[in-house]
Amino acid sequence: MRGSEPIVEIRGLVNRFGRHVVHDGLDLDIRRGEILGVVGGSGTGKSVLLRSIVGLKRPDGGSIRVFGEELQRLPSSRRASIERRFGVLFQRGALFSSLNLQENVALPLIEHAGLSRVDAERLARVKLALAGLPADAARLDPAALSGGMIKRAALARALALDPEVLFLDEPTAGLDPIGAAAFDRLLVTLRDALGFSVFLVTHDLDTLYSSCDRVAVIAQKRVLVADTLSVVEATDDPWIRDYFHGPRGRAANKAAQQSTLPEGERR
Ligand SMILES: Nc1ncnc2c1ncn2[C@@H]1O[C@H](COP(=O)(O)OP(=O)(O)OP(=O)(O)O)[C@@H](O)[C@H]1O
Repeated sequence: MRGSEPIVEIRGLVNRFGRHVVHDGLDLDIRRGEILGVVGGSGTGKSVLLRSIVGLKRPDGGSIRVFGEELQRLPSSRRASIERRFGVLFQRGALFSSLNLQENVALPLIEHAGLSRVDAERLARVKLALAGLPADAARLDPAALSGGMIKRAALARALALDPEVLFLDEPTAGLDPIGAAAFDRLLVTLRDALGFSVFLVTHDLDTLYSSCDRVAVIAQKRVLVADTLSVVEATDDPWIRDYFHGPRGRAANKAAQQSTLPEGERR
Protein backbone atom coordinates (compact mmCIF):
# COMPACT_ATOMS: atom_id res chain seq x y z
CA MET A 1 0.00 0.00 0.00
CA ARG A 2 2.80 2.44 0.95
CA GLY A 3 4.71 3.26 -2.19
CA SER A 4 6.84 6.04 -3.46
CA GLU A 5 4.05 7.49 -5.62
CA PRO A 6 3.73 11.18 -4.69
CA ILE A 7 0.18 12.41 -4.35
CA VAL A 8 1.24 15.93 -3.35
CA GLU A 9 4.30 17.49 -5.03
CA ILE A 10 5.52 20.87 -3.84
CA ARG A 11 8.25 22.58 -5.84
CA GLY A 12 9.97 25.90 -5.25
CA LEU A 13 7.26 27.10 -2.86
CA VAL A 14 7.47 30.72 -1.77
CA ASN A 15 5.32 32.20 0.98
CA ARG A 16 5.68 35.64 2.47
CA PHE A 17 3.73 38.07 4.63
CA GLY A 18 4.75 41.57 3.63
CA ARG A 19 8.54 41.54 3.76
CA HIS A 20 8.66 38.50 6.00
CA VAL A 21 9.66 35.53 3.83
CA VAL A 22 8.49 32.27 5.43
CA HIS A 23 9.27 29.79 2.61
CA ASP A 24 11.76 30.35 -0.16
CA GLY A 25 12.16 27.48 -2.64
CA LEU A 26 10.62 24.74 -0.51
CA ASP A 27 10.32 21.25 -2.08
CA LEU A 28 8.40 18.35 -0.54
CA ASP A 29 6.36 15.29 -1.58
CA ILE A 30 3.63 13.47 0.30
CA ARG A 31 3.57 9.83 -0.79
CA ARG A 32 0.54 7.61 -1.00
CA GLY A 33 -0.20 5.81 2.27
CA GLU A 34 2.63 7.31 4.32
CA ILE A 35 2.56 9.16 7.61
CA LEU A 36 4.85 12.14 7.00
CA GLY A 37 5.90 14.02 10.13
CA VAL A 38 6.73 17.72 9.65
CA VAL A 39 8.95 19.33 12.27
CA GLY A 40 10.90 22.55 12.68
CA GLY A 41 11.44 25.32 15.19
CA SER A 42 8.61 27.58 16.22
CA GLY A 43 7.65 30.00 13.45
CA THR A 44 9.46 28.09 10.67
CA GLY A 45 6.23 27.85 8.69
CA LYS A 46 4.82 24.38 9.31
CA SER A 47 1.23 25.60 9.66
CA VAL A 48 1.64 27.99 6.72
CA LEU A 49 2.81 25.05 4.62
CA LEU A 50 -0.23 23.02 5.65
CA ARG A 51 -2.51 25.96 4.87
CA SER A 52 -0.90 26.41 1.45
CA ILE A 53 -1.51 22.77 0.49
CA VAL A 54 -5.13 22.70 1.62
CA GLY A 55 -5.91 25.95 -0.18
CA LEU A 56 -6.22 28.36 2.75
CA LYS A 57 -3.13 30.42 1.83
CA ARG A 58 -2.30 31.36 -1.72
CA PRO A 59 1.42 30.77 -2.31
CA ASP A 60 3.53 33.68 -3.59
CA GLY A 61 5.55 31.41 -5.88
CA GLY A 62 6.30 27.83 -6.87
CA SER A 63 3.85 25.06 -7.53
CA ILE A 64 1.73 22.58 -5.60
CA ARG A 65 0.49 19.58 -7.57
CA VAL A 66 -2.13 17.43 -5.91
CA PHE A 67 -3.22 14.12 -7.48
CA GLY A 68 -1.34 15.24 -10.60
CA GLU A 69 -3.07 18.61 -10.94
CA GLU A 70 -1.60 22.01 -10.27
CA LEU A 71 -3.90 23.62 -7.71
CA GLN A 72 -3.20 27.27 -8.54
CA ARG A 73 -4.13 26.78 -12.20
CA LEU A 74 -7.46 25.06 -11.61
CA PRO A 75 -10.84 26.77 -11.79
CA SER A 76 -12.37 27.09 -8.33
CA SER A 77 -14.98 24.33 -8.85
CA ARG A 78 -12.31 21.77 -9.79
CA ARG A 79 -10.14 22.96 -6.90
CA ALA A 80 -13.01 22.49 -4.48
CA SER A 81 -13.54 18.92 -5.67
CA ILE A 82 -9.84 18.15 -5.08
CA GLU A 83 -9.89 19.84 -1.67
CA ARG A 84 -12.83 17.62 -0.73
CA ARG A 85 -10.41 14.68 -0.87
CA PHE A 86 -8.53 16.25 2.08
CA GLY A 87 -9.37 15.93 5.76
CA VAL A 88 -8.00 18.64 8.05
CA LEU A 89 -7.60 18.73 11.82
CA PHE A 90 -6.60 22.21 12.95
CA GLN A 91 -4.58 23.04 16.06
CA ARG A 92 -7.52 23.82 18.32
CA GLY A 93 -9.96 21.34 16.84
CA ALA A 94 -12.20 24.07 15.35
CA LEU A 95 -15.48 22.40 16.28
CA PHE A 96 -18.66 24.48 16.25
CA SER A 97 -19.48 25.13 19.90
CA SER A 98 -23.22 25.44 19.23
CA LEU A 99 -23.45 21.92 17.71
CA ASN A 100 -23.11 18.60 19.49
CA LEU A 101 -20.51 16.12 18.27
CA GLN A 102 -22.70 14.18 15.86
CA GLU A 103 -24.00 17.45 14.40
CA ASN A 104 -20.42 18.71 14.00
CA VAL A 105 -19.35 15.57 12.14
CA ALA A 106 -22.60 15.41 10.13
CA LEU A 107 -22.17 18.94 8.78
CA PRO A 108 -19.67 18.17 5.98
CA LEU A 109 -21.73 15.11 5.06
CA ILE A 110 -24.82 17.26 4.60
CA GLU A 111 -23.00 20.15 2.89
CA HIS A 112 -20.61 18.25 0.62
CA ALA A 113 -21.97 14.71 0.24
CA GLY A 114 -25.62 15.76 0.07
CA LEU A 115 -26.79 13.30 2.74
CA SER A 116 -30.04 13.83 4.61
CA ARG A 117 -29.68 14.92 8.22
CA VAL A 118 -30.76 11.48 9.52
CA ASP A 119 -28.26 9.60 7.32
CA ALA A 120 -25.50 12.11 7.99
CA GLU A 121 -25.93 11.81 11.76
CA ARG A 122 -26.01 8.01 11.53
CA LEU A 123 -22.73 8.04 9.58
CA ALA A 124 -21.33 10.68 11.96
CA ARG A 125 -21.85 8.24 14.85
CA VAL A 126 -19.81 5.64 12.94
CA LYS A 127 -17.00 8.17 12.42
CA LEU A 128 -17.05 9.12 16.11
CA ALA A 129 -16.73 5.43 17.01
CA LEU A 130 -13.84 5.06 14.51
CA ALA A 131 -12.10 7.91 16.31
CA GLY A 132 -12.48 5.97 19.56
CA LEU A 133 -15.31 7.91 21.22
CA PRO A 134 -18.03 6.10 23.18
CA ALA A 135 -21.57 6.06 21.74
CA ASP A 136 -22.94 8.43 24.40
CA ALA A 137 -20.47 11.15 23.38
CA ALA A 138 -22.40 11.80 20.15
CA ARG A 139 -24.90 14.13 21.83
CA LEU A 140 -22.38 16.04 23.95
CA ASP A 141 -21.41 19.63 23.18
CA PRO A 142 -17.70 20.38 22.63
CA ALA A 143 -17.64 22.37 25.90
CA ALA A 144 -18.36 19.16 27.84
CA LEU A 145 -15.32 17.33 26.47
CA SER A 146 -11.78 16.74 27.72
CA GLY A 147 -8.87 17.80 25.49
CA GLY A 148 -8.35 14.22 24.32
CA MET A 149 -12.02 13.83 23.39
CA ILE A 150 -11.95 17.14 21.47
CA LYS A 151 -9.03 15.85 19.39
CA ARG A 152 -10.87 12.60 18.68
CA ALA A 153 -14.05 14.46 17.71
CA ALA A 154 -12.05 16.74 15.42
CA LEU A 155 -10.43 13.64 13.92
CA ALA A 156 -13.89 12.14 13.35
CA ARG A 157 -14.91 15.30 11.51
CA ALA A 158 -11.70 15.26 9.44
CA LEU A 159 -12.57 11.66 8.48
CA ALA A 160 -16.18 12.48 7.61
CA LEU A 161 -15.72 12.52 3.83
CA ASP A 162 -13.30 9.53 3.69
CA PRO A 163 -10.25 11.67 2.87
CA GLU A 164 -7.31 10.42 0.83
CA VAL A 165 -4.95 12.74 2.70
CA LEU A 166 -5.32 13.75 6.31
CA PHE A 167 -3.66 16.98 7.50
CA LEU A 168 -3.10 17.22 11.23
CA ASP A 169 -1.69 20.32 12.94
CA GLU A 170 -0.17 19.31 16.28
CA PRO A 171 -2.85 16.75 17.15
CA THR A 172 -1.26 15.69 20.45
CA ALA A 173 -0.45 19.20 21.73
CA GLY A 174 -1.95 19.65 25.18
CA LEU A 175 -2.63 15.94 25.73
CA ASP A 176 -1.07 14.03 28.62
CA PRO A 177 1.53 11.43 27.51
CA ILE A 178 -0.93 8.53 27.83
CA GLY A 179 -3.62 10.32 25.81
CA ALA A 180 -1.01 11.37 23.24
CA ALA A 181 0.30 7.80 22.85
CA ALA A 182 -3.27 6.51 22.44
CA PHE A 183 -3.91 9.11 19.73
CA ASP A 184 -0.68 8.09 17.93
CA ARG A 185 -1.72 4.43 17.98
CA LEU A 186 -5.20 5.30 16.74
CA LEU A 187 -3.76 7.25 13.82
CA VAL A 188 -1.56 4.34 12.70
CA THR A 189 -4.44 1.86 13.08
CA LEU A 190 -6.76 4.05 11.00
CA ARG A 191 -4.12 4.65 8.34
CA ASP A 192 -3.47 0.89 8.12
CA ALA A 193 -7.21 0.14 7.90
CA LEU A 194 -8.30 2.98 5.62
CA GLY A 195 -5.12 3.59 3.61
CA PHE A 196 -5.03 7.40 3.66
CA SER A 197 -1.82 9.46 3.67
CA VAL A 198 -1.03 11.75 6.60
CA PHE A 199 0.72 15.13 6.75
CA LEU A 200 1.39 15.58 10.43
CA VAL A 201 2.79 18.79 11.91
CA THR A 202 4.14 18.03 15.34
CA HIS A 203 6.59 18.98 18.07
CA ASP A 204 6.07 15.61 19.72
CA LEU A 205 9.16 13.44 19.42
CA ASP A 206 7.30 10.37 20.67
CA THR A 207 4.86 10.75 17.77
CA LEU A 208 7.72 10.87 15.27
CA TYR A 209 9.27 7.70 16.63
CA SER A 210 6.05 5.77 17.08
CA SER A 211 4.03 6.75 14.01
CA CYS A 212 5.93 8.39 11.15
CA ASP A 213 7.30 6.66 8.05
CA ARG A 214 9.27 9.75 7.03
CA VAL A 215 10.08 13.05 8.68
CA ALA A 216 10.54 16.41 6.97
CA VAL A 217 12.55 19.09 8.77
CA ILE A 218 11.80 22.72 7.92
CA ALA A 219 14.67 25.13 8.52
CA GLN A 220 16.10 28.13 6.69
CA LYS A 221 12.81 28.64 4.81
CA ARG A 222 12.86 25.24 3.09
CA VAL A 223 12.82 21.51 3.71
CA LEU A 224 16.30 20.61 4.88
CA VAL A 225 15.75 16.86 4.72
CA ALA A 226 12.74 14.55 4.25
CA ASP A 227 13.56 10.93 4.90
CA THR A 228 13.41 8.09 7.41
CA LEU A 229 14.21 8.99 10.99
CA SER A 230 17.63 7.34 10.88
CA VAL A 231 18.65 9.49 7.90
CA VAL A 232 17.17 12.65 9.44
CA GLU A 233 18.91 12.03 12.77
CA ALA A 234 22.24 11.65 11.00
CA THR A 235 21.86 14.93 9.08
CA ASP A 236 24.50 17.48 10.00
CA ASP A 237 22.55 20.55 11.14
CA PRO A 238 22.56 22.38 14.49
CA TRP A 239 18.76 22.36 14.94
CA ILE A 240 18.54 18.65 14.08
CA ARG A 241 21.36 17.87 16.50
CA ASP A 242 19.69 19.76 19.37
CA TYR A 243 16.23 18.37 18.62
CA PHE A 244 17.02 14.69 18.02
CA HIS A 245 20.12 14.24 20.14
CA GLY A 246 19.13 16.35 23.16
CA PRO A 247 17.73 14.62 26.26
CA ARG A 248 14.13 14.51 24.97
CA GLY A 249 15.17 13.10 21.59
CA ARG A 250 17.28 10.41 23.22
CA ALA A 251 14.42 9.46 25.56
CA ALA A 252 11.91 9.22 22.70
CA ASN A 253 14.33 7.12 20.64
CA LYS A 254 14.95 4.77 23.58
CA ALA A 255 11.22 4.42 24.28
CA ALA A 256 10.57 3.57 20.62
CA GLN A 257 13.32 0.93 20.63
CA GLN A 258 12.04 -0.57 23.89
CA SER A 259 8.52 -0.89 22.51
CA THR A 260 9.79 -3.12 19.69
CA LEU A 261 11.57 -5.50 22.12
CA PRO A 262 9.86 -8.56 23.64
CA GLU A 263 8.50 -7.66 27.10
CA GLY A 264 11.18 -9.55 29.09
CA GLU A 265 13.99 -7.61 27.39
CA ARG A 266 12.61 -4.12 28.11
CA ARG A 267 14.46 -1.95 30.63
N1 LIG B 1 -1.80 35.43 8.59
C1 LIG B 1 -0.53 35.78 8.87
N2 LIG B 1 -0.12 37.06 8.78
C2 LIG B 1 1.17 37.42 9.02
N3 LIG B 1 2.12 36.55 9.40
C3 LIG B 1 1.77 35.26 9.52
C4 LIG B 1 0.44 34.80 9.26
N4 LIG B 1 0.39 33.45 9.44
C5 LIG B 1 1.64 33.09 9.82
N5 LIG B 1 2.46 34.16 9.85
C6 LIG B 1 3.90 34.13 10.19
O1 LIG B 1 4.54 33.11 9.44
C7 LIG B 1 5.53 32.47 10.23
C8 LIG B 1 5.27 30.98 10.23
O2 LIG B 1 4.09 30.71 10.99
P1 LIG B 1 3.57 29.24 11.26
O3 LIG B 1 2.35 29.37 12.10
O4 LIG B 1 3.47 28.49 10.00
O5 LIG B 1 4.77 28.61 12.11
P2 LIG B 1 4.89 27.17 12.74
O6 LIG B 1 6.16 26.57 12.24
O7 LIG B 1 3.65 26.40 12.51
O8 LIG B 1 5.07 27.56 14.28
P3 LIG B 1 4.62 26.82 15.63
O9 LIG B 1 5.49 25.59 15.71
O10 LIG B 1 4.98 27.81 16.68
O11 LIG B 1 3.15 26.51 15.56
C9 LIG B 1 5.46 33.09 11.61
O12 LIG B 1 6.49 34.05 11.70
C10 LIG B 1 4.11 33.75 11.65
O13 LIG B 1 4.14 34.89 12.46
